[in-house]
Amino acid sequence: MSNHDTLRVELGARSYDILVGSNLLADTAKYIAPFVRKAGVVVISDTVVADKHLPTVLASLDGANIAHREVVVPSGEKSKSFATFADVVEQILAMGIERSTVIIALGGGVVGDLAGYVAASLLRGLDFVQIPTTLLSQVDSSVGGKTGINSKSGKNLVGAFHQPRLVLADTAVLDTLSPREMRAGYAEVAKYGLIDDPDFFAWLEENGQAVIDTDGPERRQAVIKSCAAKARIVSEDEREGGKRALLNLGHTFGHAFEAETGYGQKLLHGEAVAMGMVIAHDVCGAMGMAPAGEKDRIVAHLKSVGLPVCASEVSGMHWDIDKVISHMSRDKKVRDGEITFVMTRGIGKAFTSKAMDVDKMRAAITRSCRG
Ligand SMILES: NC(=O)c1ccc[n+]([C@@H]2O[C@H](COP(=O)([O-])OP(=O)(O)OC[C@H]3O[C@@H](n4cnc5c(N)ncnc54)[C@H](O)[C@@H]3O)[C@@H](O)[C@H]2O)c1
Ligand SMILES: O=C(O)C(=O)C[C@@H](O)[C@H](O)[C@H](O)COP(=O)(O)O
Ligand SMILES: [Zn+2]
Repeated sequence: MSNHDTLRVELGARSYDILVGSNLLADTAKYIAPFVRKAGVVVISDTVVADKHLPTVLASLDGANIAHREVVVPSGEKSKSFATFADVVEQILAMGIERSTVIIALGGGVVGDLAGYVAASLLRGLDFVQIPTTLLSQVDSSVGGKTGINSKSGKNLVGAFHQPRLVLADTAVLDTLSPREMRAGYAEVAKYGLIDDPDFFAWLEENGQAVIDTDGPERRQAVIKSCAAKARIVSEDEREGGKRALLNLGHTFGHAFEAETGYGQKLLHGEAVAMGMVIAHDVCGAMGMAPAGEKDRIVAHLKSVGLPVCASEVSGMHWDIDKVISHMSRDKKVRDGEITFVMTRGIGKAFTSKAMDVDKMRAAITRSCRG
């Protein structure tokens, strides 16, 4: 019997599998073999992940005689930068690669986004495989082909759509992840319930803590459910012409908070998303779209697993509301000068609209920032 579940992202010629299971890393070579040629692979990882999990991957590649080279970047969001991108690209070109060289992203969303963009750019496009090692990357960033880096002007403003050939999600590697990073990733899990699956949100209210705590059936089910939801949306709308924007629930606000904090340890992406999702429900409640009380239910659940729900919880920040709002104007969902917001009629009822009440939005952002 197989030790993993397989999901499919249907994208015609660019379709690929997502494998979800426990202890898959030791068999990396077996899973990637169909995509690898004589030129071998370049594994891109970060310092923390390289220390904990790279030896397992390399032992598997050695066992199968797959030629490999490695590039290790500093851990953390700051590696999604022009400087690190240039450094990685130059290192790989100096190794001598060809178009059949495969890039392997071994790490969280930072490594996945960076390595994916490196793969999209080198020799105008190399195949790549995602081996996500954080909860966030297993449920979200490794799937769907959004790759890229941050700019001084904002989050993920430089990048490309480049789909991986395979996603290998080994839930056992999450046992070495810090509790704070697990919780941050959990925000993106909760997001799928809030977008269009109220039953999943209710299930998470019962099982969310188990998802975070143990490599057991609840964690596996949450990863599978999340990947299935993302795969379905990406298959319908690969390049965010419409429905895919729903995956941005909470992100217009969250990305503005991240930009204001300077992309450090002060505020993690998933934490910013948690705060942003609360603002979305707050403002839609104030606009009379979402039932009163739904925001409180979301806040209660996010708090129960230890996530921050207000920007005022970010230590050492005195938020300038005008600056937060000005970051939002660079959102990639701006069309003809107007932002398309992900709004909601309640849990599991997200939709996109430009009809935002800007005064109520400002009030909701202020409530979040001032506590
Ligand atoms: N492309 C997309 O669709 C998409 C979706 C969601 C988020 N993102 C991006 O993902 C990034 C956040 O990703 P993240 O939360 O995975 O952060 P991350 O990649 O920075 O990883 C978090 C931290 O955990 C460490 N780590 C990773 N795996 C570990 C493991 N198994 N054991 C111990 N430590 C481990 C890393 O070194 C890092 O310090 C953001 O830049 C966000 O914009 C992209
Ligand atoms: O895959 C998507 O589409 C998403 O929006 C997923 C988000 O969780 C993710 O943070 C993404 O990188 C944000 O996309 P962006 O286009 O707003 O940068
Ligand atoms: Zn996100």
